[in-house]
Amino acid sequence: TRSTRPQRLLGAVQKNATRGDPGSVIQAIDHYCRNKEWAMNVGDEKGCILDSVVSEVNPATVLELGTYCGYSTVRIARLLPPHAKLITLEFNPAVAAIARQVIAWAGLEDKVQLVEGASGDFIPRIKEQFGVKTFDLVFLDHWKEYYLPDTKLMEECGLLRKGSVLLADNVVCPGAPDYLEYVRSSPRYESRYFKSHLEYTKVEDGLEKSVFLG
Ligand SMILES: C[C@H](C[C@H]1O[C@@H](n2cnc3c(N)ncnc32)[C@H](O)[C@@H]1O)NC(=O)c1cc(-c2ccc(F)cc2)cc(O)c1O
Ligand SMILES: [Mg+2]
Repeated sequence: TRSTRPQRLLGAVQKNATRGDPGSVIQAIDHYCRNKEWAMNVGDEKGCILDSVVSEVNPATVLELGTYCGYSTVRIARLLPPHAKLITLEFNPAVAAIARQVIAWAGLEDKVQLVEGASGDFIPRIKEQFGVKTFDLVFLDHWKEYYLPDTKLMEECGLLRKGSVLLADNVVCPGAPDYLEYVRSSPRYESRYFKSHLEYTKVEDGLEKSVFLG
């Protein structure tokens, strides 16, 4: 049977990237998606904005919602200080299996905990199951209509502290209008839009960075 897009993306990593070299994994995926077959990674343009926010926050604890093939997981984990932890949630088991191999190829498995399941089920259990008190940075990149309910859930579960940073992908395309309205109008967030483009295209998209004020 025909391979899947995530399987072909992993093949490009194994063929073109050097084991243990996260930069070469990122380059191999971007080259494949720009020249062979589009895939819904955050990509190189928005990826540079992601890198700058990760470097600025210098987080000890990171939560990523929506791993997909692990491209943004590798981008984030490669910048983390030694002992920092990244928990990434992926709903689709077949996709999670590919992401594990991409993360391993980059040599970052010690910094990353990939959990299979739906964010709505896991967020309430993260504290006791993973021993995390609060997250310094959350990268939202899962189903766009879940951004708002999951943000409210993280607030209710006490997973955010004064200064926690939420960074949301795709706030323009495919869009997360209810989430944008919430973080931009709530007195509990200081929000800023980083204009960019949908990965590997000229279509407008961007990242919304929202600091939780407590
Ligand atoms: C949603 C996906 C990313 C992954 O998220 C996992 N997921 C879902 N819901 C949950 C959960 N509740 N918990 C954990 N994981 C979860 C899933 O299985 C996908 O693997 N991302 C997108 O759909 C996405 C789409 C586009 C896009 C833009 C223009 C187009 F014309 C077509 C597509 C661009 C992007 O940049 C995306 O990010
Ligand atoms: Mg995305």
